[in-house]
Amino acid sequence: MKLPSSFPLVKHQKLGCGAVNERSRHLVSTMAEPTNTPIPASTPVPASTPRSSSPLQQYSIPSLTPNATTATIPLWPSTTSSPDTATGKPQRPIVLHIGDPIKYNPDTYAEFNAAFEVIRPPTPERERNELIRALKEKRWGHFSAIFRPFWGTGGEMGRWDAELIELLPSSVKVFASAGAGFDWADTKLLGERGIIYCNSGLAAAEAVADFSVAMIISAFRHLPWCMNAATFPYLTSSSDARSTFRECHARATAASHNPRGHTLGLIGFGNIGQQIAAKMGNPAFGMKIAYYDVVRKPAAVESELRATFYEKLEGLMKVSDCVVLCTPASADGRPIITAETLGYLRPGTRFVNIARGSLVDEEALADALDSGVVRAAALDVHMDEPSVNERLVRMATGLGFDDRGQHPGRVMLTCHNAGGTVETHVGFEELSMRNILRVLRDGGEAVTPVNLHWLREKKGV
Ligand SMILES: O=CC(=O)O
Repeated sequence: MKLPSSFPLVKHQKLGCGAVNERSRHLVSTMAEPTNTPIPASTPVPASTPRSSSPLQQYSIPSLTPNATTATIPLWPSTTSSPDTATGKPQRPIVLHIGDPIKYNPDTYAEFNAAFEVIRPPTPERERNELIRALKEKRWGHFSAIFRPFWGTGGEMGRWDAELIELLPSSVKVFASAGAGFDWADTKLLGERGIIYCNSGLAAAEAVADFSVAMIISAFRHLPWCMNAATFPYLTSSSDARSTFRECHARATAASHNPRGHTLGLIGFGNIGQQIAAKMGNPAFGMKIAYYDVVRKPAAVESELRATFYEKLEGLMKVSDCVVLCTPASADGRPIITAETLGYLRPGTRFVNIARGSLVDEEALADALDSGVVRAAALDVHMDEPSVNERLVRMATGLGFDDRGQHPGRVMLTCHNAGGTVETHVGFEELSMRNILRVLRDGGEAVTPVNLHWLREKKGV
């Protein structure tokens, strides 16, 4: 089996403006676990699978077996040598670059620019209507790739659905984008049209896993309660800051636990799930690791991470003390955390979502928090971003005990920040360029494709 060789994912060369404007991140396509696995429409819970071994080694998770779906992709011939009929000069494939210019990886960009003719339409041409007009007019000719290196820009046209995809010229072979999540593009339809979609989840995995650690600890130690009690009284004159502080200091102890010895139930065990397991298991936090995924991981991965596989979501939820959602959005957009699946939990379980808001029925979660089935939750992603569920906000921000005796601050809410670090963005750029270079220039395998099964299915391979 041929594997992609390793690539230099993170280079810390910073050009120009540097820090990424997190608030401007595009909220249509959001962070989720990268996967190479098809999510059949009939499958209730999406899967995630490990990537090929080499890029993951930099994250110190060795012994991951290559994912079968990354091997033996139907290769596209390198197109760099075909001569221009008018000039006789070698013609470089055209890459449509949507979004901001490259900031962090000048060397790779020089290589990229030498291999391709890069066209970067200005923002107005990326707005949906104008983009449709441009595609109909074939304004950018027979381009071969779409390249979106950043998450905060390049999403102006909204979702890449049939309306846009059907206008793409047949010359397009690869679409490489920033972002772990790929619900902003119909990757099935792209695959059926012979276009490989590559995400950049690998570049975000460490940041998301780190953030998840904070959220898991928050759920065990009730950080929102501790933080709100120390600060909120100073924002209003309605409460006595000293007594709020004292009450939290005295009472949070009885509600707080060390994660050690508790079972962490990971829904999705791809790059992010595995990194969370590595960070929260032994020897660091000492949690027992359990996971559910549509595709069971190789024995070497399970043994290295001391992870126990559950074949059914129900089984995993029943044994977990803290459930973490780290799986891509369902292909059909349906939630997997519902009143029914929350019903599998033992009372007092914690819940963390760093994947996609669409995976959670937030009203059902609020009910479960009300009843105490869920003791604490931490949500980085939300159903209706940038809005946040008001019941959950009340649970996150209250200072008093409720009429069921539940303490305040049982929910931590953040603004889809888990993957948002400079290092992630450095990796997004690099990985997107590497994917296109690999496929178009080298005639090789994409590094992080997510839809090869649909290409194969269409080709009957
Ligand atoms: O939301 C961000 C991502 O999917 O990487």
